Amino acid sequence: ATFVAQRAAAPPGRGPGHGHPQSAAHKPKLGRGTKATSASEPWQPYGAADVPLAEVLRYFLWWYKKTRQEKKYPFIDLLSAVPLQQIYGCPLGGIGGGTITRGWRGEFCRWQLNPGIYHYETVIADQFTVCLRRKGLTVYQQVLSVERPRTLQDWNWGYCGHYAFYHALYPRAWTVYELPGQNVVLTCRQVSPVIPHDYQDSSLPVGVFIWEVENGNDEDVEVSIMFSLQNGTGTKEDKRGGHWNEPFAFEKEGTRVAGVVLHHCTPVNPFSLAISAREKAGTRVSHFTAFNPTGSGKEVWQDLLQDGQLDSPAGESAPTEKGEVVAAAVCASCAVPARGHGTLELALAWDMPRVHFGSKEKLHLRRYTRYFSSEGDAAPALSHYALTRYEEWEKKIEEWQKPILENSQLPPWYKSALFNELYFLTDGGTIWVELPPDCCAEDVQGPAGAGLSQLLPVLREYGRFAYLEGQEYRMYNTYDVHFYASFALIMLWPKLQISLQYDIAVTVVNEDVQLRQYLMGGETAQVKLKNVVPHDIGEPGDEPWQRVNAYLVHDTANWKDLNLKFVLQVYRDYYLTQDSLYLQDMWPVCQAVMESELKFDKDNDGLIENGGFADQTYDAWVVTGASAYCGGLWLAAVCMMCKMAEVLGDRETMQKYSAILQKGKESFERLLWNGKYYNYDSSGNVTSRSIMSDQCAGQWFLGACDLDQGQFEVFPKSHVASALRTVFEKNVLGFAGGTMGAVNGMMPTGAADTSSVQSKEVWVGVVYALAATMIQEGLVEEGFHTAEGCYRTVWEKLGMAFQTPEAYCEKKVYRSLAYMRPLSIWSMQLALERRAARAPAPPAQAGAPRP
Ligand SMILES: C[C@H](CCC(=O)O)[C@H]1CC[C@H]2[C@@H]3CC[C@@H]4C[C@H](O[C@@H]5O[C@H](CO)[C@@H](O)[C@H](O)[C@H]5O)CC[C@]4(C)[C@H]3CC[C@]12C
Repeated sequence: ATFVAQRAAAPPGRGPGHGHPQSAAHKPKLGRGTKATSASEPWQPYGAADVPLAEVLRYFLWWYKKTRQEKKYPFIDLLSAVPLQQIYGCPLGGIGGGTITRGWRGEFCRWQLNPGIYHYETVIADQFTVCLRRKGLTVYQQVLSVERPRTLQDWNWGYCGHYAFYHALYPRAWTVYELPGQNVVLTCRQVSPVIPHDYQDSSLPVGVFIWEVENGNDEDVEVSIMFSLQNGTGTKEDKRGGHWNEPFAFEKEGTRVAGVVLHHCTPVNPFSLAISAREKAGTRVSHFTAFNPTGSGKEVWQDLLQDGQLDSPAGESAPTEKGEVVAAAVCASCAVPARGHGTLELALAWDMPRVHFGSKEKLHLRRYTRYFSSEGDAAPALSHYALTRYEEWEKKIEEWQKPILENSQLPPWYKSALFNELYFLTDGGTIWVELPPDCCAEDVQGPAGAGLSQLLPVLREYGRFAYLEGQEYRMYNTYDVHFYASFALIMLWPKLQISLQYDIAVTVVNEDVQLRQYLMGGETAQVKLKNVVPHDIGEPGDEPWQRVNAYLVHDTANWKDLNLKFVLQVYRDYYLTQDSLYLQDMWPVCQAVMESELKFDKDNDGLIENGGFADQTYDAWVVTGASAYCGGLWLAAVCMMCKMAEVLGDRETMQKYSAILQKGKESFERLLWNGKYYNYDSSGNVTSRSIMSDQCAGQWFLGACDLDQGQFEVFPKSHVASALRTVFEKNVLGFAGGTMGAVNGMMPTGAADTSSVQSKEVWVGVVYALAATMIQEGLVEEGFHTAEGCYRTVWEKLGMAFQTPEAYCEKKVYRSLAYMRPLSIWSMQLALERRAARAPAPPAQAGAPRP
């Protein structure tokens, strides 16, 4: 252990420029995981058992019909939550082409090739194996895995985890192996093409593994790295028969890449995988086309042992029989001089260019087919591209991350959180597809015709993007939650946020007249009304974009936050991008949804009222009358309507909303301000005075758009500061010893608000948004303290790396692993950048150049 600790003190990347401050990374030792359980405190997912029987009945009946009769995936499966496994590391792959997650122990363990559908299975044959040879003899051959499986028993398993260390800083990860007794150090650097503002390479379904070898001996050593992979993802489909493998070599612009393509021939969404390595002077690439991964593995092991290379037969393998599984291996070898250094470059590509969702109605072409073949034969070209471009990708990743990593004023945990939480943009069941070339305006706009001038140009140029609310909550672009997460998109891939907004705008003007029963309360209503923002754009088990509102817990036409969140995002996006055409296009849509929202101001006091049910993102927390959350969002949206009207020169609308704002501000203060903070709601119920951690959500967006002072001040600055201080004192410091972030609701007495499932939860994404608001308001230390609690709880205490949940309670219960909302941490970064830009330049030192 001490040895590993010593190794941890050194930067893991040995090649120039590829190290990173290890303190910023997520870094467990192999073989020793963080534990979320202790004898007294097992952590459990929130599930059907947590809901009173009377309440869960309607859900159960719906679930039974869906899963047992229709044989479909439910959008949320409360009866079989994904079990918590504290194993995940940095996922592989760019945006929207599918993802393959590796664990921090190196295993290939989480698969999302069919869009939005996850399969959690470690495929044991998927491994890296090292072979060392000295003076023509193999002296060491080891699978770089701590496992000791029942299959492939002729392989040398059980690598001692104390001799390895894992670091992750998304989209890269490093594993350092100090080969025991060999005086050789291997560092595997895993790189995925996730590059801000890049809309081409960021779409590629590839990952590269760069193996740096350091030979600490006084004699040369020959090093081989073998990469073995099963044909499939560990599902029963792997045994369906008809799969086959073929070796390939792809040469272009003087670089040759060789490997094996594994053809996975399923009736729906067939795909191929490719394992490969780059040939160069001194590096030899060999392969093993097909072996049985359920057997002893002797043939492969012995082949490698013999000379550090694989046999490399020509020709394809026979298709598998039903019940048979097949795997392949590729091997890269080089000689590393005494006290010298060598590099081997391997890659994994997967190619599922044409996809169907569950309904199988429409064929979708993934974004990367714009640059590579859509015929299912692109894996060799993708491999070549990845192996010849990764250096460029890394340069761009470093340029992007460096200023943040090198900022000594930022704590290391924040750097890890900021970059590592980004995993969800790719590993959120993400799909990025092309608009079909023959697609006409009618196809995209729906029957109502949205009249958006830039709709087709934007979607044609940047495609359509969707990501799930959570790996367990299978709804695409859940809008009340995306509101929080959207900061990551607008700051890093703004065109994807713009494209997503166009998709939402189209759905606003359209309707779905079908009737259905809702789970909460059991009322029947239309699926989608005109002029309201949908909850989501559909589910992967059906036909997203085509049929929206997969969520049927509530009729969200009556939700108070969705329309407002559209307006707030439109102005925020415009403010950050200065895209006037976007603003012009969105303006009529904003007017329509605000008009529709006005009906919720029943008493005409300039402020909307909640309806006495859970009619907003806290969908199990009832709100009645004026409320801090929705009332605050409303005033912020009204303020932004005024600002947009001003920019667009629409005097009439400007006057209309200015008048509402005046009235509404007065009502908000009168009905909700209690001298210290804004009350949860104005109902006068027992929990009316609950202190809601998210009470300043409107101010959060206003501040992010610099609309929080002077003529645009909506909430008095002193009230905002007092509310945030109260939240910090009560919801943060007064909860779990101040170490777990902010509880959603706290009673002024100092006891958590247990009136609903969600008031007693901590929502990680809300906490990051709250921290951003605190930073915007100058409560910087408080902001960092608040956010740190969540990071430490999720990534360190609960071992939920790369699966940050939506929520956890103080004890025992968490909810919805791998969730969208925590991407809101990027709003902290925006707030920090704003502060830095506003800060006066430090006084110049004598002789030092002025910045
Ligand atoms: C069906 C039950 C009530 C029946 C009745 O009253 O007759 C429901 C009671 C509690 C519900 C569960 C509450 C937690 C989950 C909420 C989730 O919604 C998504 O979550 C986000 C909040 O975390 C929200 O912002 C987002 O918009 C939503 O998509 C849906 C699953 C729940 C487990 C939910 C399921 C129904 C109840 C059991």
